[in-house]
Amino acid sequence: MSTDTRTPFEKKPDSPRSTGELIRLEQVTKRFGDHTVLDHLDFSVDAGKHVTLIGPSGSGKTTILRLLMTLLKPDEGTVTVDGEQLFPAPEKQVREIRKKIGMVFQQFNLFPNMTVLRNITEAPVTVLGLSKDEAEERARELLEMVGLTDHLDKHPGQLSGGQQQRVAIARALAMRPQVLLLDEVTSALDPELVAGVLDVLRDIARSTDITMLCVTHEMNFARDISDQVLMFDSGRIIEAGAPEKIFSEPEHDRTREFLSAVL
Ligand SMILES: Nc1ncnc2c1ncn2[C@@H]1O[C@H](COP(=O)(O)OP(=O)(O)OP(=O)(O)O)[C@@H](O)[C@H]1O
Repeated sequence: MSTDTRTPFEKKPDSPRSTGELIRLEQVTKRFGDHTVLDHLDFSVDAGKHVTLIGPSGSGKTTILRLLMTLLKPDEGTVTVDGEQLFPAPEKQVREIRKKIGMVFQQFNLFPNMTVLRNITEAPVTVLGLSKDEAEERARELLEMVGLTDHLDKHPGQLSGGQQQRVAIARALAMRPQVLLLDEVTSALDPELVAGVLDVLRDIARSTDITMLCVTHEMNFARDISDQVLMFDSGRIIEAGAPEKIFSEPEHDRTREFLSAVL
Protein backbone atom coordinates (compact mmCIF):
# COMPACT_ATOMS: atom_id res chain seq x y z
CA MET A 1 0.00 0.00 0.00
CA SER A 2 1.47 3.36 -0.97
CA THR A 3 1.94 5.99 1.73
CA ASP A 4 2.39 8.76 -0.80
CA THR A 5 -0.54 11.12 -0.30
CA ARG A 6 0.23 13.55 -3.12
CA THR A 7 -2.17 13.77 -6.04
CA PRO A 8 -1.24 12.01 -9.29
CA PHE A 9 0.11 15.31 -10.59
CA GLU A 10 2.22 16.34 -7.64
CA LYS A 11 4.14 13.09 -7.90
CA LYS A 12 7.24 12.89 -10.02
CA PRO A 13 6.24 13.04 -13.68
CA ASP A 14 7.59 10.44 -16.07
CA SER A 15 9.64 13.06 -17.80
CA PRO A 16 11.06 15.93 -15.74
CA ARG A 17 8.72 18.95 -15.72
CA SER A 18 10.07 21.75 -17.87
CA THR A 19 9.82 25.45 -17.22
CA GLY A 20 9.71 28.28 -19.74
CA GLU A 21 8.64 27.71 -23.29
CA LEU A 22 7.25 24.23 -23.94
CA ILE A 23 5.67 24.48 -27.38
CA ARG A 24 6.74 26.64 -30.32
CA LEU A 25 5.40 26.82 -33.84
CA GLU A 26 7.44 28.93 -36.23
CA GLN A 27 6.20 29.90 -39.67
CA VAL A 28 4.16 26.71 -39.87
CA THR A 29 2.27 26.19 -43.10
CA LYS A 30 0.03 23.20 -43.78
CA ARG A 31 -1.77 22.59 -47.04
CA PHE A 32 -4.23 19.97 -48.14
CA GLY A 33 -3.99 20.04 -51.93
CA ASP A 34 -4.27 23.71 -52.88
CA HIS A 35 -6.09 24.59 -49.64
CA THR A 36 -3.76 26.36 -47.20
CA VAL A 37 -5.07 25.39 -43.79
CA LEU A 38 -2.29 26.93 -41.68
CA ASP A 39 -0.57 29.96 -43.11
CA HIS A 40 2.90 30.83 -41.75
CA LEU A 41 1.71 30.43 -38.20
CA ASP A 42 3.81 31.50 -35.19
CA PHE A 43 2.96 30.96 -31.55
CA SER A 44 4.38 29.54 -28.38
CA VAL A 45 3.05 28.18 -25.11
CA ASP A 46 4.91 28.35 -21.80
CA ALA A 47 4.93 25.40 -19.41
CA GLY A 48 1.95 25.33 -17.09
CA LYS A 49 -0.14 27.74 -19.16
CA HIS A 50 -3.62 27.05 -20.50
CA VAL A 51 -4.15 28.28 -24.02
CA THR A 52 -7.47 28.05 -25.85
CA LEU A 53 -7.86 28.16 -29.62
CA ILE A 54 -11.13 29.61 -30.85
CA GLY A 55 -12.42 30.50 -34.27
CA PRO A 56 -14.80 29.45 -37.02
CA SER A 57 -15.10 25.90 -38.25
CA GLY A 58 -12.31 25.06 -40.68
CA SER A 59 -9.94 27.77 -39.43
CA GLY A 60 -7.18 25.23 -38.66
CA LYS A 61 -7.44 24.68 -34.89
CA THR A 62 -7.60 20.89 -34.91
CA THR A 63 -4.82 20.75 -37.49
CA ILE A 64 -2.48 22.34 -34.95
CA LEU A 65 -3.26 19.67 -32.35
CA ARG A 66 -2.76 16.96 -34.96
CA LEU A 67 0.65 18.40 -35.88
CA LEU A 68 1.68 18.36 -32.23
CA MET A 69 0.54 14.73 -31.99
CA THR A 70 2.68 14.01 -35.11
CA LEU A 71 -0.45 12.75 -36.88
CA LEU A 72 0.34 15.30 -39.59
CA LYS A 73 3.51 16.96 -40.88
CA PRO A 74 3.81 20.65 -41.72
CA ASP A 75 4.70 21.57 -45.28
CA GLU A 76 6.87 24.42 -44.03
CA GLY A 77 8.11 25.72 -40.71
CA THR A 78 9.16 24.13 -37.45
CA VAL A 79 7.32 22.64 -34.48
CA THR A 80 9.31 22.37 -31.26
CA VAL A 81 8.22 20.66 -28.04
CA ASP A 82 10.34 21.07 -24.93
CA GLY A 83 13.27 22.26 -27.00
CA GLU A 84 13.19 19.33 -29.43
CA GLN A 85 12.19 19.78 -33.05
CA LEU A 86 9.52 17.38 -34.27
CA PHE A 87 9.93 17.44 -38.05
CA PRO A 88 12.29 16.03 -39.07
CA ALA A 89 13.36 14.04 -36.04
CA PRO A 90 14.62 10.53 -35.46
CA GLU A 91 11.80 8.13 -34.63
CA LYS A 92 13.14 7.56 -31.11
CA GLN A 93 13.08 11.31 -30.42
CA VAL A 94 9.53 11.58 -31.73
CA ARG A 95 8.48 8.72 -29.43
CA GLU A 96 10.04 10.49 -26.44
CA ILE A 97 8.32 13.76 -27.29
CA ARG A 98 5.01 11.97 -27.78
CA LYS A 99 5.22 10.65 -24.22
CA LYS A 100 5.11 14.24 -23.02
CA ILE A 101 1.83 14.92 -24.83
CA GLY A 102 -1.61 13.54 -23.99
CA MET A 103 -4.65 14.12 -26.14
CA VAL A 104 -8.38 13.79 -25.62
CA PHE A 105 -10.50 13.75 -28.75
CA GLN A 106 -14.11 14.59 -29.51
CA GLN A 107 -14.82 10.86 -29.88
CA PHE A 108 -13.61 9.05 -26.80
CA ASN A 109 -11.61 6.38 -28.67
CA LEU A 110 -11.61 3.96 -25.74
CA PHE A 111 -10.82 0.30 -26.30
CA PRO A 112 -14.32 -1.25 -26.29
CA ASN A 113 -13.19 -4.71 -25.22
CA MET A 114 -11.17 -3.56 -22.23
CA THR A 115 -12.47 -2.60 -18.81
CA VAL A 116 -12.24 1.01 -17.69
CA LEU A 117 -9.28 0.11 -15.48
CA ARG A 118 -7.44 -1.67 -18.29
CA ASN A 119 -8.12 1.22 -20.71
CA ILE A 120 -6.20 3.43 -18.30
CA THR A 121 -3.40 1.04 -17.33
CA GLU A 122 -2.61 -0.28 -20.82
CA ALA A 123 -0.27 2.47 -22.07
CA PRO A 124 1.52 3.10 -18.75
CA VAL A 125 2.39 -0.62 -18.68
CA THR A 126 3.24 -1.12 -22.36
CA VAL A 127 4.77 2.28 -23.16
CA LEU A 128 6.21 3.48 -19.85
CA GLY A 129 7.06 0.04 -18.47
CA LEU A 130 5.18 0.47 -15.18
CA SER A 131 4.31 -2.67 -13.27
CA LYS A 132 0.64 -3.70 -13.33
CA ASP A 133 0.32 -2.72 -9.65
CA GLU A 134 1.88 0.71 -10.16
CA ALA A 135 -0.31 1.38 -13.17
CA GLU A 136 -3.45 0.28 -11.31
CA GLU A 137 -2.63 2.48 -8.33
CA ARG A 138 -2.22 5.43 -10.68
CA ALA A 139 -5.46 4.55 -12.51
CA ARG A 140 -7.46 4.30 -9.28
CA GLU A 141 -6.28 7.75 -8.16
CA LEU A 142 -7.27 9.21 -11.51
CA LEU A 143 -10.63 7.47 -11.50
CA GLU A 144 -11.28 9.04 -8.13
CA MET A 145 -10.35 12.42 -9.55
CA VAL A 146 -12.80 12.04 -12.44
CA GLY A 147 -15.49 10.59 -10.19
CA LEU A 148 -15.61 7.08 -11.63
CA THR A 149 -14.24 4.85 -8.89
CA ASP A 150 -17.35 2.70 -8.95
CA HIS A 151 -17.04 1.94 -12.65
CA LEU A 152 -13.54 0.53 -13.01
CA ASP A 153 -14.66 -2.99 -13.90
CA LYS A 154 -17.18 -1.88 -16.51
CA HIS A 155 -16.62 -1.72 -20.25
CA PRO A 156 -16.96 1.57 -22.16
CA GLY A 157 -20.27 0.48 -23.72
CA GLN A 158 -21.81 0.36 -20.23
CA LEU A 159 -21.02 4.03 -19.57
CA SER A 160 -22.62 7.30 -20.67
CA GLY A 161 -20.76 9.48 -23.15
CA GLY A 162 -19.77 11.85 -20.35
CA GLN A 163 -18.42 8.99 -18.27
CA GLN A 164 -16.52 7.63 -21.27
CA GLN A 165 -14.98 11.02 -21.87
CA ARG A 166 -13.91 11.20 -18.22
CA VAL A 167 -12.23 7.80 -18.66
CA ALA A 168 -10.48 9.17 -21.75
CA ILE A 169 -9.22 12.12 -19.69
CA ALA A 170 -7.96 9.77 -16.97
CA ARG A 171 -6.31 7.62 -19.62
CA ALA A 172 -4.46 10.60 -21.08
CA LEU A 173 -3.34 11.76 -17.63
CA ALA A 174 -2.16 8.27 -16.63
CA MET A 175 0.88 8.86 -18.86
CA ARG A 176 1.64 11.95 -16.73
CA PRO A 177 2.13 14.09 -19.82
CA GLN A 178 3.46 17.62 -19.62
CA VAL A 179 0.92 18.83 -22.16
CA LEU A 180 -2.74 17.96 -22.49
CA LEU A 181 -4.35 18.62 -25.87
CA LEU A 182 -8.14 18.84 -25.77
CA ASP A 183 -10.00 18.78 -29.06
CA GLU A 184 -13.65 19.77 -28.63
CA VAL A 185 -14.00 17.13 -25.96
CA THR A 186 -17.64 17.90 -25.22
CA SER A 187 -18.90 18.28 -28.80
CA ALA A 188 -20.15 14.70 -29.10
CA LEU A 189 -21.94 14.72 -25.74
CA ASP A 190 -25.60 15.12 -24.91
CA PRO A 191 -26.04 18.60 -23.42
CA GLU A 192 -26.77 17.33 -19.92
CA LEU A 193 -23.40 15.51 -19.81
CA VAL A 194 -21.24 18.46 -20.83
CA ALA A 195 -21.03 20.19 -17.44
CA GLY A 196 -19.63 17.13 -15.64
CA VAL A 197 -16.76 16.80 -18.11
CA LEU A 198 -15.98 20.52 -18.06
CA ASP A 199 -15.98 20.50 -14.25
CA VAL A 200 -13.38 17.73 -14.24
CA LEU A 201 -11.23 19.73 -16.66
CA ARG A 202 -11.63 22.92 -14.62
CA ASP A 203 -10.46 20.97 -11.59
CA ILE A 204 -7.43 19.64 -13.47
CA ALA A 205 -6.59 23.12 -14.77
CA ARG A 206 -6.83 24.56 -11.25
CA SER A 207 -5.09 21.87 -9.28
CA THR A 208 -2.24 20.72 -11.53
CA ASP A 209 0.76 22.17 -13.32
CA ILE A 210 -0.14 20.59 -16.64
CA THR A 211 0.09 22.70 -19.79
CA MET A 212 -3.18 22.74 -21.72
CA LEU A 213 -3.90 23.51 -25.33
CA CYS A 214 -7.60 23.42 -25.88
CA VAL A 215 -9.92 23.71 -28.87
CA THR A 216 -13.43 24.38 -27.68
CA HIS A 217 -16.71 26.04 -28.54
CA GLU A 218 -17.52 26.30 -24.80
CA MET A 219 -16.72 29.95 -24.32
CA ASN A 220 -17.51 30.10 -20.60
CA PHE A 221 -15.13 27.22 -20.03
CA ALA A 222 -12.49 28.96 -22.16
CA ARG A 223 -12.96 32.11 -20.10
CA ASP A 224 -12.57 30.17 -16.85
CA ILE A 225 -9.46 28.15 -17.58
CA SER A 226 -7.43 30.13 -20.11
CA ASP A 227 -4.36 32.22 -19.54
CA GLN A 228 -4.47 33.11 -23.18
CA VAL A 229 -7.02 32.86 -25.99
CA LEU A 230 -5.96 32.69 -29.63
CA MET A 231 -8.56 33.66 -32.22
CA PHE A 232 -8.06 31.87 -35.55
CA ASP A 233 -9.36 32.78 -38.96
CA SER A 234 -8.32 31.08 -42.21
CA GLY A 235 -5.21 29.48 -40.74
CA ARG A 236 -3.89 32.59 -39.03
CA ILE A 237 -4.10 34.02 -35.53
CA ILE A 238 -5.90 37.29 -35.96
CA GLU A 239 -6.11 38.20 -32.28
CA ALA A 240 -4.54 36.91 -29.05
CA GLY A 241 -4.86 37.93 -25.45
CA ALA A 242 -6.17 37.27 -21.97
CA PRO A 243 -9.74 35.91 -21.92
CA GLU A 244 -11.12 39.08 -20.29
CA LYS A 245 -9.74 41.08 -23.18
CA ILE A 246 -10.79 38.78 -26.03
CA PHE A 247 -14.29 38.13 -24.70
CA SER A 248 -15.04 41.64 -23.41
CA GLU A 249 -13.12 43.96 -25.72
CA PRO A 250 -12.28 42.11 -28.94
CA GLU A 251 -10.40 44.32 -31.36
CA HIS A 252 -10.98 42.50 -34.60
CA ASP A 253 -14.30 42.55 -36.48
CA ARG A 254 -14.02 38.82 -37.21
CA THR A 255 -13.58 38.09 -33.50
CA ARG A 256 -16.65 40.17 -32.67
CA GLU A 257 -18.69 38.41 -35.37
CA PHE A 258 -17.54 34.99 -34.21
CA LEU A 259 -18.25 35.69 -30.54
CA SER A 260 -21.66 37.15 -31.24
CA ALA A 261 -22.54 33.96 -33.12
CA VAL A 262 -21.39 31.58 -30.37
CA LEU A 263 -22.04 33.44 -27.11
N1 LIG B 1 -6.88 15.19 -43.88
C1 LIG B 1 -7.42 16.23 -44.50
N2 LIG B 1 -7.53 16.28 -45.85
C2 LIG B 1 -8.05 17.35 -46.48
N3 LIG B 1 -8.52 18.45 -45.85
C3 LIG B 1 -8.44 18.46 -44.50
C4 LIG B 1 -7.90 17.36 -43.76
N4 LIG B 1 -7.94 17.68 -42.43
C5 LIG B 1 -8.50 18.90 -42.36
N5 LIG B 1 -8.79 19.38 -43.58
C6 LIG B 1 -9.40 20.68 -43.88
O1 LIG B 1 -8.60 21.66 -43.25
C7 LIG B 1 -9.40 22.74 -42.77
C8 LIG B 1 -9.08 22.98 -41.31
O2 LIG B 1 -9.53 21.88 -40.56
P1 LIG B 1 -9.47 21.88 -38.97
O3 LIG B 1 -10.08 20.59 -38.54
O4 LIG B 1 -8.08 22.15 -38.51
O5 LIG B 1 -10.40 23.10 -38.61
P2 LIG B 1 -11.00 23.54 -37.21
O6 LIG B 1 -10.70 24.98 -37.05
O7 LIG B 1 -10.51 22.62 -36.14
O8 LIG B 1 -12.54 23.34 -37.47
P3 LIG B 1 -13.71 22.76 -36.51
O9 LIG B 1 -13.97 23.83 -35.50
O10 LIG B 1 -14.86 22.56 -37.47
O11 LIG B 1 -13.20 21.47 -35.95
C9 LIG B 1 -10.83 22.34 -43.04
O12 LIG B 1 -11.26 22.99 -44.21
C10 LIG B 1 -10.77 20.85 -43.29
O13 LIG B 1 -11.77 20.43 -44.16
